[in-house]
Amino acid sequence: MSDLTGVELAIEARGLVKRFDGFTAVDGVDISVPKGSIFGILGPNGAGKTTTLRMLLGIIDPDEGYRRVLGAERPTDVARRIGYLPEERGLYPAMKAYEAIGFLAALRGVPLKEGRRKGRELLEEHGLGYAADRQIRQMSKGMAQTVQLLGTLVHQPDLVVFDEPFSGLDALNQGKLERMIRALAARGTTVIFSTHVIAHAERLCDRIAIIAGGKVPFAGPVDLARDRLRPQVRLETRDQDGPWRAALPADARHEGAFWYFTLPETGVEPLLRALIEGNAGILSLSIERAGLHDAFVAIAGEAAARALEESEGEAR
Ligand SMILES: Nc1ncnc2c1ncn2[C@@H]1O[C@H](COP(=O)(O)OP(=O)(O)OP(=O)(O)O)[C@@H](O)[C@H]1O
Repeated sequence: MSDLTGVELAIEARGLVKRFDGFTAVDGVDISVPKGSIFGILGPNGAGKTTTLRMLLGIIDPDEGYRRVLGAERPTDVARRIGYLPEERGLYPAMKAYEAIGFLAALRGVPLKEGRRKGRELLEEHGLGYAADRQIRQMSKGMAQTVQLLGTLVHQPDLVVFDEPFSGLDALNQGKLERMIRALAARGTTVIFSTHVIAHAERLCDRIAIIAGGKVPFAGPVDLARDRLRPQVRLETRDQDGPWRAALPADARHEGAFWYFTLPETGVEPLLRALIEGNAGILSLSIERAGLHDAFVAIAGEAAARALEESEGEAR
């Protein structure tokens, strides 16, 4: 039984397929996003993230499959309840920051005057009050991006869709955005975003979909992805050799003062017993879940992991 039985979903997509001139960009994607959760679509450049998000938004229709967004089978019917930050950023350069937010609000049905007023409020709230009357063309790229982000939130959407929201932001603003995303989820807004940076998905998401070559080899809780790999042991001993060494798997690595190896299938107790009885003189021992990076390699394969690293490199 799925762990989502009985959970209210903001997005439910089954078997989404999108082809462009015979090329299959998205090849049977299933996605379930619980209401009020943070969901990440993680994959390298060209994996099909943007195409998937655009199908969820109703900007393009799938060739096959089905999606239900905020209860609607045609996502455009609920467009006013959705906030969307596209991958290509862009605001009118001549508009002032508060006007740009008002303009985006108007596109989602908020009266212009009210949107502009809210624009000033939001800018104030996010430490950009001093720049409310500054034209977009006079702003740094990161600042303009923050203004655009606020413009996706001004109508208080129930669902926000961010395409690569962290790219183009410096570390400080990335941190701010992470806090903003957590705050949105804390007040019940559903957030779905795409990224090719594992750390963002690992830190922020309740659930992820790993996408590579248009397919989703894993979708579910981040912890479940990490549990695909056995936990890792780090061991420090008093002596470097002794009968206890027989308790370590053959591929245990020795680096600095530590041994690193995968926790044997037999579990913690037999390992501890063998180490103690073998007189290891344990100085420290930690057992940790695999990180999402290793899980990604195990799930999507070495090639996809390399492509992901290249995507990260390009974005820097
Ligand atoms: N309108 C289009 N016409 C033709 N091919 C397209 C179109 N849109 C996307 N593709 C192709 O579909 C594949 C998936 O693209 P998509 O933009 O969804 O990937 P992505 O994971 O968002 O990657 P990126 O991070 O580089 O944007 C790519 O090979 C891309 O070239």
